Amino acid sequence: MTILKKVYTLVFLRKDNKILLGLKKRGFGVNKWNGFGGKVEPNETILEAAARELKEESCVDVKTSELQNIAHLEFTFEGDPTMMDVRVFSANVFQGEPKETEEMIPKWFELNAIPYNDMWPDDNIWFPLMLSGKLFYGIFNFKGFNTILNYNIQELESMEAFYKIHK
Ligand SMILES: Nc1ncnc2c1[nH]c(=O)n2[C@H]1C[C@H](O)[C@@H](COP(=O)(O)OP(=O)(O)OP(=O)(O)O)O1
Repeated sequence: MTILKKVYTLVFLRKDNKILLGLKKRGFGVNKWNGFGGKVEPNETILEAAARELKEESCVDVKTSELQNIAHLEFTFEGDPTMMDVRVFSANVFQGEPKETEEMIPKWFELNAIPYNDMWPDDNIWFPLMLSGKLFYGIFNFKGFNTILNYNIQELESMEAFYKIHK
């Protein structure tokens, strides 16, 4: 089976001891809390897509130079030839207050009160790495949208070094 790769972004804003999540109101991942992101369009860079999706989904502006790439995640679904290639970013400098949009209801969560029961099932595996400041590469193979068949996570020394060898 030929695997088709689609590139997505996923942005987490941090403030004090809190993280901004959004409750997805429609479409893929509906009713789950997640970071803000979506597909990278052909006319933009991954960083531009990350800033655009954050703005569209939460009304918050971020400069691309403030986005720190902290992880690379790959999701596959049994029987589906598409692999989701998700570039994860974190930022603690941004402009504006999060507001509800057509896609998301934003809310700040204390780091010890992340709503894992209402999130993608992989999140409670890699959030602890993210919250402790690690860089990482994760692969998750799903059956449907709620069952992880298998996964692997690797901590990374640097994202630049990772992308030099991971095409
Ligand atoms: N399993 C898992 N854990 C954490 N985050 C994610 C997943 N799967 C995912 O897809 N994601 C993230 C990656 C993206 O940030 C979003 C999905 O993007 P989506 O909303 O489908 O993309 P858009 O381009 O905004 O979609 P439309 O506007 O076309 O509906 O979730």
